Amino acid sequence: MITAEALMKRYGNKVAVDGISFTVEPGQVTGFLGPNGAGKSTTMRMIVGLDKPNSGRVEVNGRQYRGHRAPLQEVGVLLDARAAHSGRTAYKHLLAIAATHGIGATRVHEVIQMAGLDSVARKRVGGFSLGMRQRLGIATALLGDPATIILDEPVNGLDPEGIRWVRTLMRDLAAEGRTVLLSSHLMSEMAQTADRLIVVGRGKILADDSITNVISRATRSVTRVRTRDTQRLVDTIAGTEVVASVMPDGAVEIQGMTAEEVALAASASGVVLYEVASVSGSLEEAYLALTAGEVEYRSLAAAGTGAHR
Ligand SMILES: Nc1ncnc2c1ncn2[C@@H]1O[C@H](COP(=O)(O)OP(=O)(O)OP(=O)(O)O)[C@@H](O)[C@H]1O
Repeated sequence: MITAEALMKRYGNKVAVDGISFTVEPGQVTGFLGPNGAGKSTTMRMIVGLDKPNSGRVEVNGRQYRGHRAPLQEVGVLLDARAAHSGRTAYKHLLAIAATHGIGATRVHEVIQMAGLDSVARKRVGGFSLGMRQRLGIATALLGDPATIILDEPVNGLDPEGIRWVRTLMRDLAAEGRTVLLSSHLMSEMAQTADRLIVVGRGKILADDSITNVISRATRSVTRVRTRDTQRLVDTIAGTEVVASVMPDGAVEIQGMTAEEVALAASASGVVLYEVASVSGSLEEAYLALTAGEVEYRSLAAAGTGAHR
């Protein structure tokens, strides 16, 4: 479990993390999201004692990171995949870190296999692709079999097989009761991996909730139907609380009525529906809506893109 209380970090005049409080619970994957510069990496660095907060505190399992006797066995962390020593082989790199914690070669072989690095374990890290470095970084994080795992952008540079491997691994680690905190800018991936989300913008928390609640609060769900009697359906369901829009593909999207309510109303007036679906917003839509006012580095082309359908 990770607990942050009024955590604040300033670099000169810049407030990177603005007094945030949150809890990352064991047994689930918590996604850490936010625009570039929102303060995610700074927060992760403070969790593992690489940055000192100006005020507030953050603890892992009731203790500050530095207070743990064998931190590698408490918290596994991947912050920067490029950090591994380029001149060493992957095996030597892992062995050197393992030695600092009395971890034996058997575990080193285990994590090499787990990360799919067998064929390159004796090659120098300097020649590794970004994806291979990510795998090595994840293997390093898991070396001490830690109860808490913190990964900053672990799927960056991974191929589809690697992305799926990370997703399954994170889900399995959480299912074993571990605490998993994960940042990523890939919304579709996060939607498939995380149970909960902490969304930050300009150093502040914008949302801290289950993924379902984040999506349902920040987006609108609609009922989508198809019928040959579009006009009659629209006349039937028209009301002050109901908005029906005919889409370019001929489907009708209705806000303000559930799928069941629409089906019952259509049936009562003899309108035949041949498709009825509840369509909820995507995590990407929810994320864009939540962070719309919090993006510091915005590209011109995207500036006018609305988050709502
Ligand atoms: N060592 C540092 N010195 C000065 N400013 C820093 C330092 N580290 C981070 N910052 C600033 O703090 C803010 C938060 O940065 P941080 O890297 O935590 O954001 P992030 O959410 O991880 O962003 P990204 O998604 O781009 O990785 C940014 O404005 C950044 O420029």
